[in-house]
Amino acid sequence: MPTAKLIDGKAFSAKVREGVAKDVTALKTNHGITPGLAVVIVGEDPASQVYVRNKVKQTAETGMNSFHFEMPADTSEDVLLAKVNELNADPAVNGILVQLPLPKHINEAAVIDAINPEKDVDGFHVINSGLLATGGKGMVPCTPLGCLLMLQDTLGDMSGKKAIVVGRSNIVGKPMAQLLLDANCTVTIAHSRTKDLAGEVAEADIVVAAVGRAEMVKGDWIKEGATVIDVGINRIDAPERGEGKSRLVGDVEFGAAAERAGAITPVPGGVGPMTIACLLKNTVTATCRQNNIDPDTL
Ligand SMILES: Nc1nc2c(c(=O)[nH]1)N[C@@H](CN(C=O)c1ccc(C(=O)N[C@@H](CCC(=O)O)C(=O)O)cc1)CN2
Repeated sequence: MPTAKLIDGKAFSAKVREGVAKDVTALKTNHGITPGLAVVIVGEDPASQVYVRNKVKQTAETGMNSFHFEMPADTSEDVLLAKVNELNADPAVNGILVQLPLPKHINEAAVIDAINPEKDVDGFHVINSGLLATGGKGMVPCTPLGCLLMLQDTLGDMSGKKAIVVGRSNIVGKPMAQLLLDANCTVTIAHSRTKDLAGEVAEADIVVAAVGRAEMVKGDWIKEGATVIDVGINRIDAPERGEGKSRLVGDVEFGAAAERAGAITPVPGGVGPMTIACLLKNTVTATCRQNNIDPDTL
């Protein structure tokens, strides 16, 4: 029997989006500014197309201007860089997001680093990762920011808690560890070469799984009462649902983990929706900073 409280990312993200919509109205009414978010997708990866469609729709729903650019899979790096530069120079665009992954022939780092850091609402630019690492005021990557908001809502003050981040990617694992450190947690970053991963996870009050491998974190590793945030979105075969059917699972073995955890995010309906809500929140933050407006006084 699952005993953990379910952390409902779908409901929470709706609240975040409501707050964003209010801020957008205030920016329009009090400052005559309509924030604009440009989303660029290269190629036809089906999952990316779904995420981009949702980003474009939800941007418009908050009252922001939404600019959407679809480029073919054989777009050259130079053409993509020219598009980024065009958006950097466009005053109607406050936030720029290039959907990842990019086709193999394009250097992702070069594209990310071409984005004006002030418009980098993904928070992936090296200037923004540097600011996060040194306690500065940069843009914070959307998925880790969403995880942090859910953790704060669930736990309040996290000072002194032991946290483990399983996964060390630049876009989730590393910034997540930084945010937990800033929240005064004692943080372990685990990865594929970590010895005794089960033992490390078992010590943690907070587990953030972002390793990209279906149900790799086993339920019986989880400490009784721990808070578990599952970033993974893995599609696996589900023959029990019929021939050729599949289903989504996270990086955590949900059923068994929910019997031990105090609170846990589901997949789907956990971290995923918060990623998009935080993108919209970051676009408002970027707009305010570009116009010297304190977002707390909107
Ligand atoms: N430029 C970026 N590219 C990518 C990012 C990113 O933050 N910036 N993150 C991921 C994909 N992503 C957003 O782009 C994303 C992933 C998942 C969800 C989501 O809502 N997932 C649903 C399930 C959806 C499904 O059925 O497949 C859920 O978890 O409930 C939103 C955004 C990689 N690329």
